[in-house]
Amino acid sequence: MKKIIKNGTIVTATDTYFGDILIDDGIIVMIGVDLEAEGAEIVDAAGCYIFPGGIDPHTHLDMPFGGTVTKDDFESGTIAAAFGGTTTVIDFCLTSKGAPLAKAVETWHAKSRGKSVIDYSFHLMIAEVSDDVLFELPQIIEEEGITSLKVFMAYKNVFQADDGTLFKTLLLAKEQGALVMVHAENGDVIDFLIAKALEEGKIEPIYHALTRPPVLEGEATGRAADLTELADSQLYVVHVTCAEAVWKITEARKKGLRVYGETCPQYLMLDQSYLEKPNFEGAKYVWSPPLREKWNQDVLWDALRNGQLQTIGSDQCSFDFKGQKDLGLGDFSKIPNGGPMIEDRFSVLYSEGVRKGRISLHKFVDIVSTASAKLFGLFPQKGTIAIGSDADIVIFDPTAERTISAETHHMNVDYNAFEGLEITGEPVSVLVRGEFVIRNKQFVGKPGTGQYLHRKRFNQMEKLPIKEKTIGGYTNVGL
Ligand SMILES: NC(=O)NCCC(=O)O
Ligand SMILES: [Zn+2]
Ligand SMILES: [Zn+2]
Repeated sequence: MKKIIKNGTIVTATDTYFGDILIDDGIIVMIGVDLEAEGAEIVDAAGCYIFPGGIDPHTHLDMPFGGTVTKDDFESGTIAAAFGGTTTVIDFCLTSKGAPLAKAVETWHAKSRGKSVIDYSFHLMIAEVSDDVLFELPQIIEEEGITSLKVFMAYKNVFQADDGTLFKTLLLAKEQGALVMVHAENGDVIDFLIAKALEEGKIEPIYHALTRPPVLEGEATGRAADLTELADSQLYVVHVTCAEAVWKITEARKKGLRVYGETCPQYLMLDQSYLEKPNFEGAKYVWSPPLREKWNQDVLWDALRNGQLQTIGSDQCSFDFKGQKDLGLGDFSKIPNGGPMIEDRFSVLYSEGVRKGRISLHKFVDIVSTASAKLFGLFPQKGTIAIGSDADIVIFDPTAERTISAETHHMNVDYNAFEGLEITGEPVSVLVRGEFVIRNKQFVGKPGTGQYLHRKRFNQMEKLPIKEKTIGGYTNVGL
């Protein structure tokens, strides 16, 4: 069914203009003024911005972690994402040493199949680089279109890989055209500091932050960047929280290295003092790396504005306060790490970023959508509003006001880290490949309609052959 979105202001990472968008068969087939098409449904977007759908490059849905499993799965998590203006998520597929990669990927397909209401893809964790991995990985990259590999430099005895593994992954990624992602913290030293704190009877949530000081994030970030230089490869640092890490990324980028960074709304908005909330409420704010002293927030906003950090991920990893976070009562190291953020990522960035003059409207679109599409091999199918792109569209009312609350959010979790935050700007309707998933703030999607996305290899976008494609009678050149 054709649709024409009329009367809205189209905003991409580079342009703002008035125009109609004609959608046919899930694709944007024409952009212009006063468009008409027989039988097309007219969607009125008067007073609204029309943004490309958000791309969340960092989620953990239905993930076992810290002796429990995240509350949001691919159904509740992607419904919440859609309410928040996100139309694509890239989730982390966990692996373990000695187990076939293909089995891990199949486990993640089983978790998401029939459930997701928006499009999705996977990053693949690399726990070791064994002969089996060397044999299997090129096949997975080719067949599954998984072109980003995740190495954890922390979580000792759980996910942590050694420097040799990181270096070999960087070499493999260079050869295969993949992007290596790191959780950059010095896990060995953190492990020592945690044991020491517990020995000294320091058990409250605040010690989560105090045993993971920023210098250990900066150190690991710098180490990963140095290994990237040696391997002549490419690196993406997830959830950057502090000045020490931003400085290392900036230094690497000044050398011309292909080093990129992501931060998250929680690090831009919340600070270490939240971990000191009474009645164990600090546990709600336990992320790794931890929330930092407030002054780091300005450094992160500056880095986004200046392009030293490129993307915003939610790091969605939701655990209930009651029954999950409280596993850490009496021992902060047992508090499951992570929080709910998939729904609020987009609107909080608009409200706190654009409305408060910290970032431009174009920078907003770039960091919540376009840059991730480019880095993770989805552009221009996703991440922009252009002829030939998927019609993943957010009709956004920039004046709508609301207060964030667990009472009204759609995530399957009993608290919201932004409880009580008043924000301006909200998605009204959200379309994925031309179909409404959210219509007038109501969910109208269907679990299982989200499609798995095979992604292009890193930096291969410009090498794509120019194809001529005919869609519903409209010919587009350049996809
Ligand atoms: N960030 C966090 O605390 N939990 C999710 C796992 C990770 O990204 O490290
Ligand atoms: Zn992490
Ligand atoms: Zn994460």
